[in-house]
Amino acid sequence: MRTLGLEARVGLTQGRERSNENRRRQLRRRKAGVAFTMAGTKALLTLENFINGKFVPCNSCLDSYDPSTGEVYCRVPNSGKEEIEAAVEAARAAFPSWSARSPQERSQVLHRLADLLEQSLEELAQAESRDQGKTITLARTMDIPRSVQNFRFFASSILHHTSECTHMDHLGCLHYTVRAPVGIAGLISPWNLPLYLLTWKVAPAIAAGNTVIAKPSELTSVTAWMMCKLLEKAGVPPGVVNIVFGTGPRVGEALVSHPEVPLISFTGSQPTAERITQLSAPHCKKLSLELGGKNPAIIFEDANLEECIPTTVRSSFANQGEICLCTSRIFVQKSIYSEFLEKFVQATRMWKVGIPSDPSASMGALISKAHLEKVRSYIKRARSEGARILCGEGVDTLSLPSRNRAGYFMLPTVITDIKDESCCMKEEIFGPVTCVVPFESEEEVIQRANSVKYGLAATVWSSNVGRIHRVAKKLRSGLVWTNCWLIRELNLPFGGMKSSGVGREGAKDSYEFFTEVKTITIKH
Ligand SMILES: NC(=O)C1=CN([C@@H]2O[C@H](COP(=O)(O)OP(=O)(O)OC[C@H]3O[C@@H](n4cnc5c(N)ncnc54)[C@H](O)[C@@H]3O)[C@@H](O)[C@H]2O)C=CC1
Ligand SMILES: N/C(=C\C=C\C(=O)O)C(=O)O
Repeated sequence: MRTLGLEARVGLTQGRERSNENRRRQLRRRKAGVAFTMAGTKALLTLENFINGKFVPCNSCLDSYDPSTGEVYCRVPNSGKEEIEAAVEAARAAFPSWSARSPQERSQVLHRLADLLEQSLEELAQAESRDQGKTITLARTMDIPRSVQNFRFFASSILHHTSECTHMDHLGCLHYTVRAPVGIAGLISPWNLPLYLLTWKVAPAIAAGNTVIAKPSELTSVTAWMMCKLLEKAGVPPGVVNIVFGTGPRVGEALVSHPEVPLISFTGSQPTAERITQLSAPHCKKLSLELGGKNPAIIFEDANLEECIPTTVRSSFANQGEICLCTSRIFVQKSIYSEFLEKFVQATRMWKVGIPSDPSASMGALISKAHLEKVRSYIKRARSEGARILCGEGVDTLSLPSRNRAGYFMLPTVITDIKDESCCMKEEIFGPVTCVVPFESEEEVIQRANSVKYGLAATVWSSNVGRIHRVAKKLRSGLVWTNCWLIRELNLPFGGMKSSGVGREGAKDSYEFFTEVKTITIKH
């Protein structure tokens, strides 16, 4: 079996620009006292675009950093319009035959791809952990298994969709619907769950018969590139899946504004979603926008704290808090507030920050230096507003091996004594920071939970089943977990309301998004 080893495709870049850049970098390292041998010029992993079933080098590249060391370790294509044009040509050419295949034939290809991804699980998990900064354990147990499941799930669901039919016997008419693939699907995915969210878009798109042009985040491009090496063996024809790497403004916007790409599925930030909406508007493109959240956990006095506290620590800090579904506001009924706070802080301090390769670590490094500084700025702001930082940033000490001191690490941080009007209670921080505040009544907490512009996810903790149903129905969010978190039912709609996005993803929802429906009337 062909290995997926990253070293197998180590590319040493040779250009004049690289040698000058290497010299500059070695000089910086020497000044930083880092031993660096001239002969041992660090071999950088160099990715290539995947267009029309082939790897295509790009004449301009971006540095990609290992979040656990802060060092460049990979070069990512800095693609532009030219590469998008080539991908559109390939996707256009592949569409007729791929869309003409039966759902059964396409399903078999997706199952083979799932099998190949599963066989490479460890290599993919190692790569994802190094690229994104997440722990190897999370990559092994969540990211890559869900990527495999995404293909398996849509390989099955594509076989079970039904159409609609009505009769007008008095007019001798029969009406029925048919669905057909849209064409070339533009897919833009974020850096927090790289392969997990890329495959959550690729799988339903190609299952429905579309061809795709995908642009992963430039911060985390490696596992998408590794998946490309499996496509031919899985039986994915050239041009069906094209992956073009690069930045949002340069290559992302070229994809979004291309007239032959009638559909964009995007996951990421609200500001970028606004930009995508503007650029796609002239072409009336179909948009699916899965954005961020400011997700509340509501903990009533009759909650089972033995279950609630570990789950709420996980929902606050999993993946360094870099999941759109993470909890970042915790409302605790006043009668149990002190008890909860003491136990929650104690449990948070047990949430181990470590180097991503440490299997016992609960949390790794944040995605980038800029993101780390952005997250830290919220804590500074909270402190300036008079809030209390109970643990984490600025309270506890973080100890790391010397080679990781420049990594983007911080401790899980709990803030209290903070006002609802604070930016820490209103804005998506997207890091390991959560705020804990008390509430008195059910009516009060529902109003406060709903008072932000986001409406993605919520958790409700109570042993009163009537209250659970009542509160869940009143929360303005697309997802409500009660007495649990992140138990995912892929069959049902996934997505947010308000500023958390437009549209839903799931078995039926993704199928309807990636197809166009037609109503046919037969007069007999
Ligand atoms: N899943 C989520 O809800 C996510 C939310 N975020 C939020 O967004 C903030 C910024 O993170 P970013 O990585 O900058 O998110 P982003 O929304 O800018 O990036 C997400 C994807 O969109 C692409 N993109 C960026 N600008 C684009 C443009 N003008 N046209 C087309 N594509 C574009 C990026 O290259 C990436 O592939 C985070 O701090 C977090 O608050 C970020 C990632 C995931
Ligand atoms: N969209 C995100 C997570 C989706 C999770 C799922 O589909 O299970 C995100 O974190 O951005």
